[in-house]
Amino acid sequence: MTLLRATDLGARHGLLNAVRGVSFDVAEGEILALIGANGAGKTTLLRTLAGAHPLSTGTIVYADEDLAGVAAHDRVRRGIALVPEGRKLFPEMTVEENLLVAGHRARPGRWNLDTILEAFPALRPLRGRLASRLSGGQQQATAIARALMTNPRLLLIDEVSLGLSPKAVEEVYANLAALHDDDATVVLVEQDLNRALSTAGRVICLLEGRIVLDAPTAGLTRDEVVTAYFGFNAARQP
Ligand SMILES: Nc1ncnc2c1ncn2[C@@H]1O[C@H](COP(=O)(O)OP(=O)(O)OP(=O)(O)O)[C@@H](O)[C@H]1O
Repeated sequence: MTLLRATDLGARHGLLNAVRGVSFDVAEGEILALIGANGAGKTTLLRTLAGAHPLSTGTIVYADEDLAGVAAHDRVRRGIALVPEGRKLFPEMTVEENLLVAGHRARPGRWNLDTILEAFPALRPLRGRLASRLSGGQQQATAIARALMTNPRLLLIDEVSLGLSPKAVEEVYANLAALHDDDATVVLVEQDLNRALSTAGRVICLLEGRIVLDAPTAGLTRDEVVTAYFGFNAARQP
């Protein structure tokens, strides 16, 4: 079943068209990776889905409802949660407080403080720690956990592994694998191509704001991905 349909999306930063004529579907239960070079428009696109950045063109239909005019906080209530670039935790609140604040906007569902701490056991001993005192990996785990507290149907995660140690990346992806087993629908932005291809069932590559590749990851060669990513066939350059 299609959970989200984006049609002809455009988004601007002033005069710059950061997202241009982008159309794609997200099926319920799928993990979709958004890839592309720096500045390709991934963050802007994710933010338009969450309602954190305005559309200049196009429509987003989610769960059979047009999201035009639906504010970001109302999208959270409808089940769209964003883990933003830079995580944006409340630094002077504890891990637990960061989670509970998000819980105020929660839809009914299986996620609450107890089930979250079961799913993210590494957070349990950190409950009372200020977010500003967490490592990058701990912050990312808290940010994902905070999004889950809203019981999302669609989880949007920006820059999953950026700035994390290899061990922290392993932990964050183990959490994502557990979510997938739980039938969550996830759109993630990932700079690490190998990670993106091994985690997601489908990949969309953006180049200068446009989709240049939208394909299932199974059967996709690294060459095809790299060609889309850079906009030319690197292997064939002199
Ligand atoms: N706040 C802003 N003001 C002006 N231009 C912006 C702003 N944010 C992004 N841009 C520009 O919009 C384009 C798309 O940026 P965006 O952050 O969406 O890309 P991205 O693919 O997520 O890149 P990165 O991987 O570097 O985060 C880039 O050219 C960027 O310079």
